[in-house]
Amino acid sequence: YLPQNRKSSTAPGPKPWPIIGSLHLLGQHETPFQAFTELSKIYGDIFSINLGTIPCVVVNNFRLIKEVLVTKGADFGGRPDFMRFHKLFGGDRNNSLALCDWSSLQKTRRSLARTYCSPRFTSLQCDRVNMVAMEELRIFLTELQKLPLEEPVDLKPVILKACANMFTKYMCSTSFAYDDKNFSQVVRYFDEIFWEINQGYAVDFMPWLLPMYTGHMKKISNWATVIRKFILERIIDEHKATLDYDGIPRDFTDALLMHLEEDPNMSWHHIIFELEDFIGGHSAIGNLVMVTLAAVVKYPEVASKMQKEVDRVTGGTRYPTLFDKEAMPYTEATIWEALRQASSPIVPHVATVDSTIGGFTVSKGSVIFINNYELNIGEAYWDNPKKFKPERFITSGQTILKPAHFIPFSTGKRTCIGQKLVQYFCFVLLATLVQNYHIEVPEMPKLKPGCVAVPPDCFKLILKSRT
Ligand code: HEM
Repeated sequence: YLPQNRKSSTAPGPKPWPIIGSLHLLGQHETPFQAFTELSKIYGDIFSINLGTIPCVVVNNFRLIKEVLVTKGADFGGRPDFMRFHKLFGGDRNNSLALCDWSSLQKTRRSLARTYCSPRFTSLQCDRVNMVAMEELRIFLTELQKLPLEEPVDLKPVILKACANMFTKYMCSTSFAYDDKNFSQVVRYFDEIFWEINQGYAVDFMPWLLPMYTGHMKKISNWATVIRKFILERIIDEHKATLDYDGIPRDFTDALLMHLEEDPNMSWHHIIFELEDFIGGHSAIGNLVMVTLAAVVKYPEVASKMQKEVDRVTGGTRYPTLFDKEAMPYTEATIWEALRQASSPIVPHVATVDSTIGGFTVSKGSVIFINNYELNIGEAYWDNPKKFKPERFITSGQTILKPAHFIPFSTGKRTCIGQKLVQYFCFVLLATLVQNYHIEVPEMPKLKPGCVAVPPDCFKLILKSRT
């Protein structure tokens, strides 16, 4: 490979094989990110790699990652052109907020979403998040009472429905019964999509394999079609009938519909997809709750500390609210620690112009992988990184402190828009669960490394009442 002093050339990397490039190297580990870390030991913190025929660059340290996401964010704002992404979003991945290339439309969509999807802790919207969550959690607890105690139960669908209802209540002022068949199906399909999006496939890099994936692609399209029909019929149509275009928007759906009237660049199509994208965010939260519960059952001392904290703050006389978050740093830190260990990948970026990273040339169209696995799990960044230790995020016994290199929601112009909702809803859900139940497992769950998703059919949990 090229020596480090040839800075104006492309970054060094493994010699690609014909057709598959270096894809075979990624298959040697549980996650491609572990393979990236191993390759960085040979080729350095930035290296080039061909996957299929697609030129890619992998950046492995925080300084280079910041250069891609922040300093040169404008050069690297694109997304890969994977066929699966098109299939999920009505044939065009630019319909999706997370998988589209950067554009002025994306800027508008992000700013429309900001008020509702990134509410500040002291804002009126945040009060609404709390109200919605409190209301839904009462229903959630009633649903849990229908499940048998002290035997393995499938908790994920119930948690996902609670999350889905919090989202639809908050964003669309509507919610659904847990036994509504269409709602249950849509929640399941959203979860299937979340799992799907978190997987990597050879066909992403070798589109000529597509004929072998025909059935899979059809299945993906069908999930998306069923979801779209539900959102149109059960949410938007009912909403439109009661919308006062001269009034103050009641929620995110109103704001989107009103914006459609004012902005000639926004189409009906854009509105539906934007709403669908954000409602779909509930799956990420439900999955993160499951990932955190997997840690809670594995480390009983963590569960017991969370329970002590919620009992102290609520005095055992009321349910926890979002505004208890500041007084419950251990519970919040447990969520951060679960996120760190899960190490959810950052969606790959794409160079939209010829540029450089760390002095190396990166040509337009190159896919940039951000190796955040190293940032989350690397010995260079954490003391005893394999240990599940929420305390690492708590300073002076009560304040949350996250190191700058910890960026589970990424950073820069394409940073996650839903991160506040994740923190708020996840906190109240977990605090309520541990307040009311001891949670155990029939068998220790094994989670996929480098992934915040658990499969739609996943590990069962055992609930034991605390009262
Ligand atoms: C476990 C929870 C979640 C995690 C770990 C997470 C993480 C991320 C990451 C790493 C990105 C990529 C940023 C980049 O490419 O630089 C992202 C993008 C995004 N996230 Fe999240 N996210 C979560 C939940 C949510 C939720 C609940 C929503 C919606 C309410 C949401 C909406 C978005 C959107 C719209 C983008 C695309 C932003 C853009 O490309 O301009 N996320 N998220």
